[in-house]
Parts: sequence; structure tokens; C-alpha cells
Amino acid sequence: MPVAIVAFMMSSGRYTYLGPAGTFTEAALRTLPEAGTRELVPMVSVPAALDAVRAGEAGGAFVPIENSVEGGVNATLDELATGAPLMIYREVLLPITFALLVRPGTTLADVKTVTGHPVAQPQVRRWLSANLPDARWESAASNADGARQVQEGRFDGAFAGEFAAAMYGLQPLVTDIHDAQNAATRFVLAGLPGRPSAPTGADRTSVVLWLGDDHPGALLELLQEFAVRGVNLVRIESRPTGEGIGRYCFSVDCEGHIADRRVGEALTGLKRICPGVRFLGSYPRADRVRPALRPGTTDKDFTDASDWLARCLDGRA
Ligand SMILES: O=C(O)C(=O)Cc1ccccc1
Repeated sequence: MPVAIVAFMMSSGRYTYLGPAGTFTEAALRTLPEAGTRELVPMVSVPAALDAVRAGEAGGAFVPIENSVEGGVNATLDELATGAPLMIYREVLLPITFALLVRPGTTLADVKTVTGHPVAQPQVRRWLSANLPDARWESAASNADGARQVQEGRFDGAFAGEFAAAMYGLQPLVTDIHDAQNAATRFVLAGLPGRPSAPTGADRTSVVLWLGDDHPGALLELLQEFAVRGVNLVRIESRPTGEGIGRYCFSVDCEGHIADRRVGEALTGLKRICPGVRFLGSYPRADRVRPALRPGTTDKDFTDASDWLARCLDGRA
């Protein structure tokens, strides 16, 4: 077998993820049924995990994308919006509570410097100001990377999953830290563009949209494409395009699958009016919530209406 084909077969069995070992991302990845049969490769950053897929070195990259306290994970949103296209095929929701991990023997009074992923900070901010008001925060590449740096003596404490303590020779000094009840993070499995995941009836569709010329109501026009077809948005975030002040694109998640008539027609409407539309995938929702459809927006309603139009054109109305 040619070497290139063998290398591809090996890489397609490999999933990269935001590492190092012991991240929440890894814990979420291990809940996928196929995780046990894949080579799971920790990477130093979200871009590194996704670029390995673009380079054909991995079949999928597993990364955090949205947090119930902090919103979108910008590194992931920006990486998916730019560069060689990737698509999302799966998602996992993980409830998140943090532990303060320290080297053995450290007491709360010893903790002067703390670290964690930037997305972790808003989730522990109130706990920090109540319990360690003078501690200095510095961000780490991930929560497990923070734990690794505590092991190396660079910080006194890291906010990470309790399960990461043993991996880095640390102790959980305080557990169950979460400013917000029911905090959860959503993770996605991204791969090279291909056929979307099969519709399940409880799906999410992700797109990135670029507005054309700046004019009053430009964002409203974009939103109307969803609204008039009864498509519910579940996340919308503006992200700078990097082209200058005031230049933004919109990262949007909506309920439903591109194969649902209302979603497909909303996307074709957007394709007509936006200079840029990047389809990031339709995939099963981890919470299995099905959309509540408004009258006139089911697939049958759309089919009946286009059949009626065909009859009109045929003189059979
Ligand atoms: O996976 C991790 O451990 C991360 O560093 C990303 C993250 C940050 C905050 C909550 C969940 C995941």
C-alpha cells in the first residue's frame, strides 16, 4: 500500500484536542462512543488542534466552542471562520465545576498567584474575590496547562478539573468552585468539509455570515432571513474580521438542520444577500432539544407551498 494512503488511514483514526492531558476538553472527548478506539492527541492550542486536521494529520479535532457563563470561545470561533474551511460534525455538553489545584502542603494563605484558561476566569471570579482577593491571575493555554505550570512552580494554584490533580502531582485544595449554577461548556468535533451529519430532528446548524456594504438595517435584513422562515437562533456573536475598526462578521447557531426546508431556505436567502456565508455544519444537539415549530414552517408546509407554485405556473392552481 502506498505510504501516503497508510499515513492518511492512520491520521483519520486520530483525534486532536485542546491539551495537555487532563483538560475538560479531554474529559468531554472521552464521552464520545468512538473515543476508546481512536488515538487521542493533545495539542497546545485550539488552532494547533484544528490545523492538524487541515494538514491531514488527524481525522478530527475536538475543541471548546461555547460556555454558558462566558459565551463563545473566541479562539475556536475565529479559527472556524477563517483559513481553510472545516465543518462541525458532533457536539458534547459538559457540566463544569472547578477545583483549585495546588502543590501538596500549600494552604490557601500561600496562594498568591493563580492561573487557568481565560474562559475559566469569569466562572471563578466571585469565588476568587471572596476567598483570594489579593491573588494575581494569569491566563494559561488551558486549565490542564495551568495545572502543569503549578507543578513546575510557576504559579501557586490552578483552576482545573479535580480529575487533573493526580496527573500533575497536585492536590485539590478547594473543590466544587463555580460562580454560576449549572455552568456548562459545549465542545465540538470538527473535520474536513464533507456531507453534514444525518438529521435527527434535534439538530443545530452553525454558520458565519459577512455583511455587505454598511447601511442601516443590514443586521436586521440578515436576521429576517431566519425570522420569516421560523428558524430560532440559539447563539449570535459578532467577531472582528481583522480588516479594520467596525468590520465584523457574525457567528450564528440556529435550531434545525440544513436539510430542514426552513433552514435550507434561510441559508439560501442569506447566500443571496451576504457577500460571505460559511456553512460550518448541521449536527445533533447534545441536549436533544427539538425545535418548537411555528405554524407554516414545517417541511410539509414548505412542500405544499412549492407544489402550489408549480401548479400556478402550470395553469393548474
Ligand atoms: O478544556 C479545558 O480544560 C480548557 O482549558 C477549556 C475550557 C475552559 C473553561 C471551561 C471548559 C473548558
